[in-house]
Amino acid sequence: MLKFKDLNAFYGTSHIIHDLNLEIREGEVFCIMGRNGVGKTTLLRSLLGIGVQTKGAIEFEGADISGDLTYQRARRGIGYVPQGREIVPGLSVLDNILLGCNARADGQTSVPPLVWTLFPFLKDHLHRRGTNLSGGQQQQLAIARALATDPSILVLDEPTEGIQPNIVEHIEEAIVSLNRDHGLTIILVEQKIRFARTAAHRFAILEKGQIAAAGDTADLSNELIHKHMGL
Ligand SMILES: Nc1ncnc2c1ncn2[C@@H]1O[C@H](COP(=O)(O)OP(=O)(O)OP(=O)(O)O)[C@@H](O)[C@H]1O
Repeated sequence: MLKFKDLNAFYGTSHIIHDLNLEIREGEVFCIMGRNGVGKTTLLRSLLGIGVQTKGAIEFEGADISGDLTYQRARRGIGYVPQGREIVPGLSVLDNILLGCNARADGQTSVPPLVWTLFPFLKDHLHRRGTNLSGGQQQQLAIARALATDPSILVLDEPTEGIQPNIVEHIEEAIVSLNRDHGLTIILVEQKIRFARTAAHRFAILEKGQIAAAGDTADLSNELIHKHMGL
């Protein structure tokens, strides 16, 4: 479904991702792991075409999208939940979700029912400012906004980082359900080993912008985690 081929990524002269090759298969949850600063977010930003220069190919459903603008990648079906959520200040909850609808290729402007199924509480807050929600609710709103683009792949960057514990469980359940019950392919940057093991089918651990280890989640041993993540 998605292939990174000899991907290199740069911020100006800083070379962050080095000759990375990786394939994400349709229907799986793929977890990207690694210590702070190894390039996990940069890899996601390369996929979305946000603020990073790349060399090499990014093939999505057979087409090289590495020259596409971000909105074109969204229209192709790549949904993104960025680190820090990036809820638009000043916009209501509903308008934040509608931003996602506007990115759809099919011109549909209605919110997919799945959004309300997964996060029914949002209906009670539609006209509040998105940034007035709690951190955990904002994260759910960010996932809702990405789902409103009707993605075929959902990309989440540390979705439960800094979220209050009672909401973490809801978010984790929603992510698992999106894959298990709705067949969505998911790329997850995740530092929490427990959730990575629960949710992911396969994983890759990055070190210095390269893949240091990869495989089925069943092979994600404590030794590998200790060696490459220092945990
Ligand atoms: N906009 C930027 N300009 C220059 N360098 C950057 C920029 N964003 C990130 N970097 C650098 O790129 C490297 C990789 O950062 P990145 O955020 O991709 O790592 P990460 O693995 O996602 O880390 P974390 O777990 O802390 O989010 C780091 O050295 C970081 O300082």
